[in-house]
Amino acid sequence: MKIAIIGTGNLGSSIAKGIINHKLFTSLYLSDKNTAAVKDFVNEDYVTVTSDNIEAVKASDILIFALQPRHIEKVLESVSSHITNDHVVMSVAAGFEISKIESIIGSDKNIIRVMPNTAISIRKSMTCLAANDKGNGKIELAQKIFNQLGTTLIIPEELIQAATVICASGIAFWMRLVRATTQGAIQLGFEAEQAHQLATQTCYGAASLLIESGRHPEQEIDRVTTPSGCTIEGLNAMEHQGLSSALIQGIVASFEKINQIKKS
Ligand SMILES: NC(=O)C1=CN([C@@H]2O[C@H](COP(=O)(O)OP(=O)(O)OC[C@H]3O[C@@H](n4cnc5c(N)ncnc54)[C@H](OP(=O)(O)O)[C@@H]3O)[C@@H](O)[C@H]2O)C=CC1
Ligand SMILES: O=C(O)[C@@H]1CCC=N1
Repeated sequence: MKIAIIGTGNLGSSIAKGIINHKLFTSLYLSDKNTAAVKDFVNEDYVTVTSDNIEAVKASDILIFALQPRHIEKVLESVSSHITNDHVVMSVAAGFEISKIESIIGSDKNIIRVMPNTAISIRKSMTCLAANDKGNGKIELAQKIFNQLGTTLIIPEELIQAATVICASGIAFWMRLVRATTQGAIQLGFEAEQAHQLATQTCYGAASLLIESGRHPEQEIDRVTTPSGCTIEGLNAMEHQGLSSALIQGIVASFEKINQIKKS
């Protein structure tokens, strides 16, 4: 697979790291205005770091555009005449719809919207994918790549905005919950480093329990909450402060914002 990543900032460099670590390519072009974030990859076999987007497009079959929504339009315009029907064009740009991409590079092209998260760098991304009707089975190719970098789900494009909030922004939401737990643990007497370890490993254990058992969170909560015990006391105090409500409101606020980005 000849892959190009155009835009190697936070997400593009995370994808590059995952792809390189898993040797998922026969050639990999990393193209950015400023290649500082990927300078460590220059000595990798079959990796080319460049500032020439057109060179990257011409040398590759699979193009992953990892650009900010405010930059992607111009970049697509500048490489459009070099994109052929054999290319598979993937975009991770939040709020940038397939119809917009089609209007720039043509509706006869294979276009896939990909919504990973930064855990892709350690091959633990939850990645959602949606294709245009010219996808021609290429979505399976995209799924094959991103399955090596975590877990994937093919969804209708209408749900990509919601997936962005839950999975991509979701990394930040979960980080804040872990940080708050760490702060609580320090207040209870742990050193910061120990507090961080307790919080992250417990978070990892909770997620693993759900993934491996397939059980509902409330079933797991029932197994922890001793009647009149400390767990239910803590849970109820959190809910009196609006824990679930705050999370749901945050998710909805994030969704409203991404829909504004989509319109702008
Ligand atoms: N960060 C995340 O967790 C996620 C992000 N996304 C989406 O992914 C996209 C990228 O996000 P993120 O990686 O955070 O953004 P970054 O700004 O970190 O990365 C974008 C990169 O593209 C570069 N760039 C800008 N213009 C050009 C150009 N003409 N040619 C080549 N490179 C260029 C930027 O350079 P410079 O900085 O010099 O402008 C920057 O290095 C966004 O659309 C975002 O919505 C989706 C899911 C998760
Ligand atoms: O914050 C953002 O807008 C982008 C999209 C999801 C993650 N980062």
